[in-house]
Amino acid sequence: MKKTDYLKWDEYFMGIALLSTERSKDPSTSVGACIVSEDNKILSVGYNGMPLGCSDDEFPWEREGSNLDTKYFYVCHAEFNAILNYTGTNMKGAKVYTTLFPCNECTKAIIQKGIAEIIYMCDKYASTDAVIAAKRMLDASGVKYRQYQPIGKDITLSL
Ligand SMILES: Nc1ccn([C@H]2C[C@H](O)[C@@H](COP(=O)(O)O)O2)c(=O)n1
Ligand SMILES: [Zn+2]
Repeated sequence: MKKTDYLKWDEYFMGIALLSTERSKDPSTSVGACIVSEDNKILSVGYNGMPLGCSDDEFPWEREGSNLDTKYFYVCHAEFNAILNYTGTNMKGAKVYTTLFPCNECTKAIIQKGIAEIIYMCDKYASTDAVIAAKRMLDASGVKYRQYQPIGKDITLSL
C-alpha cells in the first residue's frame, strides 16, 4: 500500500517558498516565493534581496531613516524576483506561493504576467495601503488569493 503522509501540492510549494526565505539577508523580514504552472511544475523561485551588483554588505538593511539610508528603495521583493528569475515565456494561469502577501508593486507584475492565483502564508501588513491597494487590484482583475492552511507537519533538513 502507498504511503499516505506525502506532501500535498500546497505543502510542497509553500515548503519551497519557505526554504527560499533562508537565502534572504534581510534581518527583519525574509520572504520567499515559488511560481508554479497550472499543471504543478515549478517555474521559478525568489526571495527578497538586493539587485545584482548591489552588495548586500554595502546597501542598507535599516528600516528607519531617510529613503536613501533604508532598504525599501533598493530591495527586490521575493515575488518580483521570482517573476524576473523565470526564463520561460508564459506564466498564464500560474500560481504564486508566497510567505507574505504581495505588495501593490509586485501585484501589478503578478497581474500583468497572467498569474491566476496567489497562495500566501502571512498577511502581517494587511492594514497598510500597499496591501489594501494590492487586494483592490486583484479583486478588479479577477486574480484569486487565499491563505495557506498549515497542516502542522514539521520537516527537519539536516544540511
Ligand atoms: N510581499 C512582500 C513584502 C515585503 N517584502 C520584502 C521587502 C523587505 O525586504 C521586507 C519587509 O521588511 P520589513 O518592513 O518587514 O522590515 O520584505 C517582500 O519580499 N515581499
Ligand atoms: Zn512587493
